[in-house]
Amino acid sequence: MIVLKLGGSVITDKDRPETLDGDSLEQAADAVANALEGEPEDLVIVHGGGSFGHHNASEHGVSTIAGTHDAAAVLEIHGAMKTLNQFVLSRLLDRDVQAVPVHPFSTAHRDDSGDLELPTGQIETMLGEGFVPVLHGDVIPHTGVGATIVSGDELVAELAHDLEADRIGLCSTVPGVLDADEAVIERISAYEDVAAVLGASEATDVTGGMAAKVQALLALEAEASIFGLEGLASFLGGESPGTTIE
Ligand SMILES: Nc1ncnc2c1ncn2[C@@H]1O[C@H](COP(=O)(O)OP(=O)(O)OP(=O)(O)O)[C@@H](O)[C@H]1O
Ligand SMILES: C=C(C)CCOP(=O)(O)O
Repeated sequence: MIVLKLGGSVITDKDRPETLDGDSLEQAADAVANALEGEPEDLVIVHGGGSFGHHNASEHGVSTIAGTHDAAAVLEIHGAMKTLNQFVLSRLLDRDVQAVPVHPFSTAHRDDSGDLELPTGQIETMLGEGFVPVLHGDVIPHTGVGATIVSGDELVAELAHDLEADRIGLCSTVPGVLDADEAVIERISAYEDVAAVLGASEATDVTGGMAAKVQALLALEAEASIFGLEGLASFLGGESPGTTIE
């Protein structure tokens, strides 16, 4: 079983609020549809926000730890992410991928320590019935602080652990984790080895960019890959493009 994240920075134009990168989303949808044509494996897709969600969250001062009790703010952030989710679903459906939505706001929460709780029975049932669940970064209820953001990366880590994923892939806007000379680092096994070159996202991003991604993936038992759109087909074909996090 594969857990794949389509980064918001890939499928949207992260510099322009609520703007899709239509060509990239089509390319990603093509790669997923092609991969499912042969011997289909169970696949769970998670997508990030890019220019949907991050701007809204930032305007309302909401992050993964700073919450809001304002229902209008929650609906604005959640609404932006549902709009993007609908775009992703429709591109996949156009290619006969049996994609269905899972909205974390309605299923997940954080406890008073900030730990993510994500029931997976619904997702496992979808997989068993031949659907491709498509989750997304979202705003979720958070004990004591109202509602906070959950990143697609956190959802990937949680799903990979709970569903015992064999393969984990993060498709982002960079060809992998880059070193100080902008070369792709092949393998990362300890955060300290790369901390100096890891930064936040260049665009508005309330969830921590590359540093948070690497940290979340290092905590997993299975290996994970971070790669660009050009590596997506090969990842889905069983290869390990970009950077491997072990
Ligand atoms: N060492 C690094 N190597 C590669 N990218 C880095 C590095 N340090 C910081 N970054 C930034 O991290 C970004 C990728 O993280 P980002 O969170 O924007 O990606 P995403 O998951 O595709 O998007 P989203 O969070 O919207 O879903 C890159 O575009 C780059 O700006
Ligand atoms: C900002 C929101 C609502 C989603 C964040 O998800 P990410 O783009 O995966 O970090």
